[in-house]
Amino acid sequence: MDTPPVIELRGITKRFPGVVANRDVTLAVAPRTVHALVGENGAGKSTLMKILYGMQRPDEGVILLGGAETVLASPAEAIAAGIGMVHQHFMLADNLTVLENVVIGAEKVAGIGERARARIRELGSRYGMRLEPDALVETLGVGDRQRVEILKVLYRGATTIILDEPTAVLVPQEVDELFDNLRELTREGLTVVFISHKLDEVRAVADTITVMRRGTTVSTVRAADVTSRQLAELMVGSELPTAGERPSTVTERVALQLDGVTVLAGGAGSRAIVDGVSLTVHAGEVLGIAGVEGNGQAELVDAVLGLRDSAGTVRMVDAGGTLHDVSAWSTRRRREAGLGFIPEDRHRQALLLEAPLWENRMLGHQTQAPNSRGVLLDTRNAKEDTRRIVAEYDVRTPGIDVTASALSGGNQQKLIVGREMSHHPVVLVAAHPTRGVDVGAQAAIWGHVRRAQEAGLAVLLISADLDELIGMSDRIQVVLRGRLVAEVDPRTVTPEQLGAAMTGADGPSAATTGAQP
Ligand SMILES: Nc1ncnc2c1ncn2[C@@H]1O[C@H](COP(=O)(O)OP(=O)(O)OP(=O)(O)O)[C@@H](O)[C@H]1O
Repeated sequence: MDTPPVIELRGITKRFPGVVANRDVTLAVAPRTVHALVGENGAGKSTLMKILYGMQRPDEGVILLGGAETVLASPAEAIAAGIGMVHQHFMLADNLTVLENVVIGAEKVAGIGERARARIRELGSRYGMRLEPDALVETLGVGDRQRVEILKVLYRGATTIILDEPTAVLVPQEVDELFDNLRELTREGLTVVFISHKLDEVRAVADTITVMRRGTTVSTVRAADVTSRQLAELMVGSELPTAGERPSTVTERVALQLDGVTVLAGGAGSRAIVDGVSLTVHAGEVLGIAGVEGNGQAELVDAVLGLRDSAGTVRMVDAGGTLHDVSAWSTRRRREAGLGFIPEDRHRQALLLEAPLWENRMLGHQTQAPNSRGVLLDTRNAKEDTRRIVAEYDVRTPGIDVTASALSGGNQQKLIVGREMSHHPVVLVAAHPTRGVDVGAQAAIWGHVRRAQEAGLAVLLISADLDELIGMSDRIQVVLRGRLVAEVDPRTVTPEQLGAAMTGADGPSAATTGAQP
């Protein structure tokens, strides 16, 4: 008889007010495998993983670990049972070392000194994740930081590791390295469960794939037996339309122009995080900015929005077609003139998590129709418009009175995109606009942006998803250490070439045409 699954879920049901997040879920994870979980936004993946990690209790059903029925009432109990979780948002202290980050909270494993250091080295070499225990986390790149998170989990004795969208923040080379690490873990006897929206990647690394739809597991397949398209169709439960070529909508009219924009780190004589950036986005154009996270993208976005002090000039067109120097304008004035904004950190910059959806619909646009009439808020109209956005952007929710915190991550994102697009921006600054969004919703969001582009919308697109950058952009510029260092043609560049340009690995390649002045 075969060894029992390391994890088996039987008949798991989890209800929230108005929603059944998990319905009679059955799942069996074989030991020493990489098992992927895919599904549309709101399909119930995160909820299921939270149940497995003891963060949430199921209303019905049982969990069996190694064949034995087990109750996981808290993450501590899950960890004790050998289950670890690596969250999408890293939870590391930048100003501490790798060692300190790993041992905090697990001092009893091997103290905080030499024994701990030796154990970290030992784990690192066994699983092919060499990290210098005394390196400061702030000096590490994204891929290494993720390895610290994985090491943290291994250090606590995990034999099954759950990863929530681990590749969302990685460039292709880092993705390959992560996948090597994951395979090494299974070779060494561990089991990996991971959630992802990137179906090509899922097929590349997983042994087994389980598809969730509307709260339940609808099918489990061997990765070698399916195409990405078949997976996507299993996710949505119907056939997908094929995407066609699109004609260019780029015009000659300047919509956004940056001239020598510089942002300093802070303090006298400090270094420039954004270093003399000049760029132009035309009406109808998407300018993509490619770069490894932390190369000044966030600060550049802040400068365009007027959210932090910057030198240089920002010019922006208004709805009437006049170009203004907006450098001295407040964020609100820029927004009212037609600047749309999809921020990188949706929880901090785009949502009031504990407020209902309709209030979130007004956020950032309180002074504009349909949210206000004269100086008064018009909540009736705002609510009605929220219902329209929910329908048009397929936000899966029981209603507009639930709080934003009750939506799945992807559905929160759809609401934000819907809100920003509803104000018919003339310039849209979009940072990772489809992060955490499933393939179907991603296509829908791109469709909305494209239609607006046809009407003249200019987009400054920052994205870590290279397929998205290449698919959406009319031009792509590469940012490295705060400077634009190369321009590539999205029609010819491959994700691998773009990834290499982003890390400055190989200088301008055949695909790059050099930085534009
Ligand atoms: N704390 C909560 N309160 C109320 N409803 C919730 C809560 N957490 C999740 N839900 C609901 O449960 C359903 C499943 O959400 P879940 O986050 O598990 O989906 P998901 O598949 O992980 O989605 P995504 O791909 O967007 O992250 C959604 O309808 C969501 O709105």
